[in-house]
Amino acid sequence: MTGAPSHATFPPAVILAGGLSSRMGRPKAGLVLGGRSMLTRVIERLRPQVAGIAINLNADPDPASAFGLEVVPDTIPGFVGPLAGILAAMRHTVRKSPGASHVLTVPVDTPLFPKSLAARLKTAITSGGEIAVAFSAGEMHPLFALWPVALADDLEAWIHADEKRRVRAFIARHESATVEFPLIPTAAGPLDPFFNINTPEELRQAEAWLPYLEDREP
Ligand SMILES: Nc1nc2c(ncn2[C@@H]2O[C@H](COP(=O)(O)OP(=O)(O)OP(=O)(O)O)[C@@H](O)[C@H]2O)c(=O)[nH]1
Ligand SMILES: [Mg+2]
Repeated sequence: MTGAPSHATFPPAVILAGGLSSRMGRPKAGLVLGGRSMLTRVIERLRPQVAGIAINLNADPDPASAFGLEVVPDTIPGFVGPLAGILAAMRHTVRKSPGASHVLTVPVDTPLFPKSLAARLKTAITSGGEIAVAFSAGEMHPLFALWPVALADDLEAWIHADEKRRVRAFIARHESATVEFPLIPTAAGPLDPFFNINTPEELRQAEAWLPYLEDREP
């Protein structure tokens, strides 16, 4: 048989949708962008790229915000940030996808990410222990990454030692590879596919880009 690679070779994915959403003032998953919720957009974009999708929410999540996806709650209490979601994603993958060496994470507030994200990150991994991270416009996007699930114990101990720790600092203490993604050329100028929506103003900006995007997204 020829054609697309088997689904089994795709990584499992966890959408990061925990956090306080304090700048937006309400949860970002349900925000509507171009007639579809941010979470719907992220799921639709992710589905062809991965073996399965779960969603990370904080502890005691409201299942209504999960859109029918399996919920992976934070195991560390409090809002310690996205590292808690990444840890939950690793633990979930070990339990549910025993053959998977890595899990892909994607934040719910960045819905225009590349359609080639998972495939390109995967090509960057040359050893089982490596983290592959997306990069564009001179910036790393540490929540768009393939994480070796074997790092779960290390991550958990490291978070407990200092809950203010940053995702970038965790990446820096391990082997990693970055993958550069191009800006999207549009009639209104180049758009970063990792445009992050944290405020009502950024939601309006993203809405204004949509007519220029059509099917241009890589
Ligand atoms: N699991 C988990 N994820 C988090 C937490 N805080 C933030 N995130 C996720 O991390 C990503 C980046 O979060 P931010 O946009 O910086 O934070 P936010 O809480 O969504 O919004 P702000 O309160 O406005 O900073 C998003 O995908 C969030 O869902 C947390 O405490 N736990
Ligand atoms: Mg954000």
